[in-house]
Amino acid sequence: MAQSNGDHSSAAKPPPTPSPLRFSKFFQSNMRILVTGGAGFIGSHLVDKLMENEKNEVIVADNYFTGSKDNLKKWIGHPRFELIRHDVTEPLLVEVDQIYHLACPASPTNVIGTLNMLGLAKRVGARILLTSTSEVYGDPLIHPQEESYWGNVNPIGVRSCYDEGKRVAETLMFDYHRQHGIEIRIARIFNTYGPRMNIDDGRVVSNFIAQALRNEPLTVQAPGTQTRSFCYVSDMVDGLIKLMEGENTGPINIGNPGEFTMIELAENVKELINPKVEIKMVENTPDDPRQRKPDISKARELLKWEPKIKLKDGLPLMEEDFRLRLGVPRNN
Ligand SMILES: NC(=O)c1ccc[n+]([C@@H]2O[C@H](COP(=O)([O-])OP(=O)(O)OC[C@H]3O[C@@H](n4cnc5c(N)ncnc54)[C@H](O)[C@@H]3O)[C@@H](O)[C@H]2O)c1
Ligand SMILES: O=C(O)[C@H]1O[C@H](OP(=O)(O)OP(=O)(O)OC[C@H]2O[C@@H](n3ccc(=O)[nH]c3=O)[C@H](O)[C@@H]2O)[C@H](O)[C@@H](O)[C@@H]1O
Repeated sequence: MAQSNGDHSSAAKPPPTPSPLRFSKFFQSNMRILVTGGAGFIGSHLVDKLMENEKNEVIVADNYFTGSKDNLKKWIGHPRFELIRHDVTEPLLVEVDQIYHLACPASPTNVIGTLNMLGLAKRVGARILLTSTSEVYGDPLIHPQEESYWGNVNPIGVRSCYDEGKRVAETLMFDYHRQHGIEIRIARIFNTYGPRMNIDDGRVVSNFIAQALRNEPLTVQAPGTQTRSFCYVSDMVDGLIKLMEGENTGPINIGNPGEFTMIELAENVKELINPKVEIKMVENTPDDPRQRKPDISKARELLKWEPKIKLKDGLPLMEEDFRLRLGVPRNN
């Protein structure tokens, strides 16, 4: 059954007041920021943005499971930057003021890694932001999805390890907030695309662009009428930073409400990159959400944030990066 009643995130009773010592850190000249998963796609763009501020010191913890040092090469050796090879399923002890917790493959890491990062936040009094996902809404029965919707997730399906892992991660964040007064922020990220995406990890935008450049058929998974809303990575990073810096715990949807069917996306990519390429219908995986579009009223109102880059403007920026990495120059 679909629920879209009230805001369940804020309990009637306010959480305990955090230690007054936490304010002392804001008088220091530097903000020490930990980014877990900072060698990945969104994480490395976030690091680029955070490093632009000379008052920030950035520590990345990543086990390079899907990320790469290459994404951070311009910062390696910089005095305000540190890169640690670390698996977040193991505890980490570092002195920081903020934690952007992105590290996560589609596995139980969500739970153990989040627990460890919450332990760290509690120990050092840091504010922690979790990159949750629109997958917490599962195959949604309301459209567009607003944050008060509890979702429609199959707990034993092939995707549920990821979806339920993130749902538990959100639960842990709120439990630590209520019980220990930890300052938390939860972003529900909707499909994000842009330069540095893994070329072969199977996500739809990277698949279609790589296929078009390699002159291979664009594989639309049936029925092709399922929808997604695609957010360009620089918009995403701006939203995450606004959430971290603001006063709202969330969860807040961060995504671009422009909604496309997979057939429309394939046609867009074909027209942009390779008008001769074929579009082929292939089998889908079970439990694929049929529709997905964020209601971003909360982000607009509370964060004064909305995405700026439309899909038709973002795709060419990603095309450039993929051409370089795949070695397919424009005049071919
Ligand atoms: N890209 C999207 O469309 C999207 C949508 C919703 C949510 N998210 C969330 O945003 C975050 C970043 O996603 P991304 O697209 O940049 O993915 P990514 O795979 O590029 O980045 C994840 C990073 O985490 C690292 N990592 C994985 N397991 C780790 C572990 N145990 N210890 C330390 N590091 C580990 C990887 O090496 C990688 O660098 C993830 O939490 C993901 O669930 C992404
Ligand atoms: O934004 C999110 O919350 C989630 O988005 C994605 O999950 P999903 O939406 O399924 O993204 P894709 O795997 O890129 O698939 C999107 C759609 O494209 C379709 N698709 C995928 C690949 C392909 O080659 N062809 C194709 O038609 C899929 O069937 C699906 O309907 C990511 O994989 C998750 O990490 C993330 O949390």
